[in-house]
Amino acid sequence: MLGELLHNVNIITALVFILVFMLVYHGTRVPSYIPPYPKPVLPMFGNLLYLANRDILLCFRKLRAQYGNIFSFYMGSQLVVVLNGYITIKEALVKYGRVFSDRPINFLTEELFQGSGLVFTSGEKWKEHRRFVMNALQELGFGRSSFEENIIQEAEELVNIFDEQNGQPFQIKGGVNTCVANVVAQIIFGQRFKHTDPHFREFLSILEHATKTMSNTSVAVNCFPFLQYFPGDPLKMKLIKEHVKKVVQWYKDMHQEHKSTYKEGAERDFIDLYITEARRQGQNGQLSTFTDTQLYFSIGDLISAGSDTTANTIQWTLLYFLHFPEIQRKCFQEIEQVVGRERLPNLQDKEHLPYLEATILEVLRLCPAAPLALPHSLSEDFIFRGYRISKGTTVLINLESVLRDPSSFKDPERFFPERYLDADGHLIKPKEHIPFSIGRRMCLGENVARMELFLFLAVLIQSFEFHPVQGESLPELNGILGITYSPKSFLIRAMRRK
Ligand code: HEM
Repeated sequence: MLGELLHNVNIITALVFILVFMLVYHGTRVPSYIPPYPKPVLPMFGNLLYLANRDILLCFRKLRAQYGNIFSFYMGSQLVVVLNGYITIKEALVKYGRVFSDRPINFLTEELFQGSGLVFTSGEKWKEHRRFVMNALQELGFGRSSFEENIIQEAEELVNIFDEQNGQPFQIKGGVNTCVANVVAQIIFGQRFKHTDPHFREFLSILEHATKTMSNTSVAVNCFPFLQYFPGDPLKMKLIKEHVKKVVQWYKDMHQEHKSTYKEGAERDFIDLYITEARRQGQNGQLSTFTDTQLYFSIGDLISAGSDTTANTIQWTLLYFLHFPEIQRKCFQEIEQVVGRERLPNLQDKEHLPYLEATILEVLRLCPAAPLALPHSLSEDFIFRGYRISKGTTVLINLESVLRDPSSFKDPERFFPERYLDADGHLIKPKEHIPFSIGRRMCLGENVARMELFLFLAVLIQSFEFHPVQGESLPELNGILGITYSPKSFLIRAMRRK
């Protein structure tokens, strides 16, 4: 009995000794010239236990208060640096943009995206494709008047969907997501899909599942990739791969269809422009990066980055209207005065609707679609503000720290569109208003997004007055931070204006 007890005590002592040794070893091994980080750093887990199940933005606020504008944490054994505040972020992304504009290479991006697409590539390949996509968006999107008509058509479709609810409580998410996805689909595939189209619905639902699964498991996948070999698919990698395979097959079919009807000089959409560029480079005998795989992952990136972000912002605006009916009323009054009720709003009205514009700016500030941007990484070892950061280190850009900084936005927690209007009612946008990020990696769909937000919201506000569900408490203004920042699901009533 006593022997067994002593034996158990010895094992426990040995385990405690090993743990203390690893903590001390890890603590001393960490170089002192990296940005400060919360302790303790546990072997294998790093600071994950500290961050797990907490509001990550709130944690970052606390860490910023403790350590200043540059701090770090360990995600497993990997160091992640977090940059805060406008001046620090601008210095990194603009002044040293050459160094800070890579994306991290990790298990998930390599395994799933095969180093292709726009969002997770770096270096020369990324530069070439980013340039190509920006030109394509200019040519097919905000550079074409038909693009405005396409958006208005989708906004009208959304009005029809809302009308079908007859003022009863409903969730707007599905309708908004489909209409917004259709805007990007028109740029890429040159066609809009009926909301009832079973293929389009299946495609959107797979995309949503894949994004949700990825956002739930991405940290575990990147920190502990060996878990993928455990039985039962704990990281859901098999499931995610199946999802990716299905959506890529959809893009492949579209590509094939395009090739059979393609006419050089009469490019209809993004896929056609891509075919032209791939052929041009092929004819020149260039070793081209315009491969089929690159096309499929670029399409995927445009749809993912261009749909949820804009759709969430529209949802957030209507959710804020439930809490701030007075602001909703002012937006409508402005539309009624400038546009009236006889015709639909268009882009020429934009400059005459500063209150609506200010409201959109305020929603983008308080509910930025990507409050931590997308992860950046360094293209070389670099000393930044006295800290040494190694090549390949993941850097998070805390846009939220800028957008809610009291030194740039007085009373930052307040929803207050008037902050963007001068004494004459003209719109003023502070330079710190950066929900689309800044520098070389900043959102390349910003112009498209701004057009969409304005037109969708102007048409919806002209048509409906939004109300909460009677007798129930107002839906929360706290959202969920996954790959994008989205509101928790909520019910709303859309009452047709008389
Ligand atoms: C409200 C709408 C949107 C917001 C707030 C938003 C915001 C952002 C942010 C913060 C980033 C990361 C920048 C960085 O890493 O520093 C980003 C990247 C990106 N966005 Fe958007 N975005 C929106 C809509 C769109 C749309 C409509 C498209 C396409 C049509 C788009 C395409 C992209 C792409 C492709 C990237 C990756 C750029 C790169 O890595 O070079 N976004 N966006």
